[in-house]
Amino acid sequence: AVYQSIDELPLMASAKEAYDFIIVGGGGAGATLAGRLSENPKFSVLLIEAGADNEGREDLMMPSKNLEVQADTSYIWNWWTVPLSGVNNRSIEYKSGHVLGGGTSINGMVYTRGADNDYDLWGKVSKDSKTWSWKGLAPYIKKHEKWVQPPGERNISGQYDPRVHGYKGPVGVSLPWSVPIEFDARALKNAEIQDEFDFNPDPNSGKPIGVTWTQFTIGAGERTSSATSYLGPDVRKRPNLAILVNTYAKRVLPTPGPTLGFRKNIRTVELVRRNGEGPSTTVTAKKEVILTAGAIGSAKLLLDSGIGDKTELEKVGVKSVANIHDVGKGLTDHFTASIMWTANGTDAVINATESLDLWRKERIGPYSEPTGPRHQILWSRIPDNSPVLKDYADPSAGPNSPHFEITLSGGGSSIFSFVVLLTPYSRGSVTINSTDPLAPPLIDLGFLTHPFDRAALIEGIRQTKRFYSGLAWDGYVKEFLGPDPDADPSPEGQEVFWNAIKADVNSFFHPCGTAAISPKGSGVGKGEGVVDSELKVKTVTGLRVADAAVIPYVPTAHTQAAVYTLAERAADLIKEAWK
Ligand SMILES: Cc1cc2nc3c(=O)[nH]c(=O)nc-3n(C[C@H](O)[C@H](O)[C@H](O)COP(=O)(O)OP(=O)(O)OC[C@H]3O[C@@H](n4cnc5c(N)ncnc54)[C@H](O)[C@@H]3O)c2cc1C
Repeated sequence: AVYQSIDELPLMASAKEAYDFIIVGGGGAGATLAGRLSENPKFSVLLIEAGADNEGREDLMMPSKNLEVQADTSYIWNWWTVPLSGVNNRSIEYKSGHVLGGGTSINGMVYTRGADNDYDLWGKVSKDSKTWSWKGLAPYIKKHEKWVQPPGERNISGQYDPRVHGYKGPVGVSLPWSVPIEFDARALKNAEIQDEFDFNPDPNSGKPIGVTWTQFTIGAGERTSSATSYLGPDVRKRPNLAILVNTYAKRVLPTPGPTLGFRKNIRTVELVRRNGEGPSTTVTAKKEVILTAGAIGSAKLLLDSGIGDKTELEKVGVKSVANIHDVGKGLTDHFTASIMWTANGTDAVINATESLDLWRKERIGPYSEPTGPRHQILWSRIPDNSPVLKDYADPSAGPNSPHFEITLSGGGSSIFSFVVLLTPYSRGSVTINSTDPLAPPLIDLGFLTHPFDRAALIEGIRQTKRFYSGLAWDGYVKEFLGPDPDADPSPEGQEVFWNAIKADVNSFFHPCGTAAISPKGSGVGKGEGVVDSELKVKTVTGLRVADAAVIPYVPTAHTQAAVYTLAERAADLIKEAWK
């Protein structure tokens, strides 16, 4: 059942130790884990989410509302980054889902898994390639997915590879409703005739490089989130699953009772109403607490609980519970720069009333797909002979991992591309500066602080310029509006270019790496990670982290597919451990 506040949780007194598993954070990973663990009727599961229930909210179901829900402060955390030194000390609004389903309830729905090399790197980092590798994870990559036809008449033959998809999972994935337009045909033609670029029939085969059609987590014209797919009506009826919304987990606490040697047993969670009002209360898991509050939220929760670098925490006044240096360190995210051209297309006009009617009646039409780039994506690498790869060691996980995502979006009088560096060297951090768990985290994304990232971005913009200068665009693409790194090579000209970039750089909101996975038995010092290869927090017992925080390097993709995969894998690890 779903409980709207702590006070509603039945028999609160006896509920205190009633649950085998307490999952903190009902986002991409948390909802997946709650759904999977409660499949076993012998396990009792409590899922705690700070935001509201997703049920019955049309704006969360209608794909075209993506940008609106990302701007709605009832669905996102009110987080801002610290002034970012690499982008002229701008603070960026750091969007993150604050509703059941977390990011998956409000995100752009782009469905990309990334490269096989990305997942193999998790295996190398954790020294457990059997569990954490493209091959090891293959069943879980397919397990979460339910590939479906897009709503409407679009003929998708040749626009995806049926062999690489899952058909039996809960998360609906499809190509969008709209049929290809002239812009798309020219992009394909260009990939055909330009040597540098190729068409790739499916970005999700583990080898994403090329021009690909964009797939979305949209099933039958509606957004699918971890909440709609793993916490559907039948799951909500399970007697062994309690979903507690509007409730904030302040800390995890050491739990009295038997311990494993000197290890502290962390199975208790301190809760308060989301608005911070009313008394705090505690619940204790019989088996484990699993943190899935997201890469920012889980790191913050650990730090607020005294799990992190002892010296830094004591400076803030937080008593150390476990001295693990890397908590909150290693934050990696994708930054975007946007560039534009004028073009000769004709802008399509969407009739709002008709579209709404169509979507409400049949779940088709323009409102059945996201607002924003939704045509194709060019995934590309820095050419091997580029000076950038001579000056810096290649940060990518391997030859199948693209360095760039370049969104291809046009059709009207302008062409717009996000150039996204998928393999940044720059890293940031999540820290706290208060003993109050309700205070916001300090988020430093580290964008553009490494010289590789700046050099690579120029390379990415040049590559996009080459793409749009191909013969297939003759008579269609008009003028490049920049920002253009080649417009003026003088120091003043370069300053103008960089100022334009720095004023615009934003995030794709793919934070990872703040509680990174590491080998079993490894230490707790700098660069040694936070969880072991079974996702257990080092040096304590009873506590795991199982969300984007543990992913050591941000995948060369939008991150929800990796999170679903990770959470599916984690669910089986946990089921196995307690069978
Ligand atoms: C604006 C935006 C657009 C995006 N677009 C895409 C896209 O198009 N494609 C894609 O693949 N990925 C996209 N992503 C990223 C994707 O949504 C995330 O990678 C994914 O949701 C991460 O899953 P998670 O479980 O790690 O964290 P989340 O999904 O963020 O879940 C964490 C949950 O924990 C809750 N929580 C946090 N702290 C507490 C606490 N103390 N107590 C209780 N609950 C707490 C949060 O409210 C949230 O529900 C986007 C993200 C954002 C924010």
